[in-house]
Amino acid sequence: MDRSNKPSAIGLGASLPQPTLSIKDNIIEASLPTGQSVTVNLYGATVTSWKTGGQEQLFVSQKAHLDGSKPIRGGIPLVFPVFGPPPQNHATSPLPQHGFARNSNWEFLGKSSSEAPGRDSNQTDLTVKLDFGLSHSMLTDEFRQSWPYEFGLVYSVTLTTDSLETALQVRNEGQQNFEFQVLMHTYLNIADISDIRVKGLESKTYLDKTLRGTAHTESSPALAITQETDRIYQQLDPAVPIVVASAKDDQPLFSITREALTDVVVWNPWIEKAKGMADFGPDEAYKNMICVEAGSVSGWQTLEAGEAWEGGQSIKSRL
Ligand SMILES: O=P(O)(O)OC[C@H]1O[C@H](O)[C@H](O)[C@@H](O)[C@@H]1O
Repeated sequence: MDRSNKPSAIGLGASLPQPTLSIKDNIIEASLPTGQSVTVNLYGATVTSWKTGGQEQLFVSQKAHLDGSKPIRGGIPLVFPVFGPPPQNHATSPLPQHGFARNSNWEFLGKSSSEAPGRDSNQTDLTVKLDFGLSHSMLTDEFRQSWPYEFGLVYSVTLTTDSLETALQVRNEGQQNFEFQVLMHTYLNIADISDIRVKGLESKTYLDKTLRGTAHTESSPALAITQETDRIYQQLDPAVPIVVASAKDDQPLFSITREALTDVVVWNPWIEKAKGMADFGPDEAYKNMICVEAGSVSGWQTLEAGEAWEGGQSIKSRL
């Protein structure tokens, strides 16, 4: 591939190798000519693999159910329209934990490719975007009755040479306002939990779900995970990256920026909780994952009839 010239829209464009797409059963996989790939399961529109530099960047439990019988334990399950156990006396009360998006069958809306400026200004990088849709009419009868709002979701998964972007558009297609929460429950693949630090949280308020949801202020500029951790960090500036860095050399392994998502959940179940989850395995695999979950979960987004909302994250990997 000649990358020395910036291709004109038509001229060189035709000669550039194009992203490839494979669709098998309910699994969509796209690859870039430069080797990166992404896999999405239509069940939950769950991203189940992101490979770059020949390495898997996302953690998926070896015991994860991939047959649509249970939300997928790993990758990027999408949480909508409620985070955690639904509150009492709320429109989401009849729904299961984390809502219905991660356990519904989505449709594949199509692929689009584009050229973006490369890391080197003389280069052009290809990106591939996969779009997925879910609407009220596609839900199971049970979910439709539990949350009777006319909504439309478009979830876009974009693979670039050095990042994975996930973005959600929520549309209110009905006559009544509705409230929602949203979260991209990203399981990052790491070699050893004792070797990572989470940066970008210092001085931020968090609710500690392991301490009955009490509020605390983060004192550490580089958070080490040494026990069960389940915290909702709030009121973050989405443009400031949350960085998962190596404790050894301080080099970033992942860097996550967000749009319109001001909360970040940091979760690791640790050994006892890992053992207690039937779909988590092996037990010791809690050492190989850290969830850094970009979301809007502290309060509720209200969407008026006919309105739309959009939010997303961009994850850059060291590789
Ligand atoms: O077991 P799940 O329903 O997938 O939830 C897994 C985890 O999700 C989030 O990170 C929550 O903060 C945790 O409290 C929860 O345990």
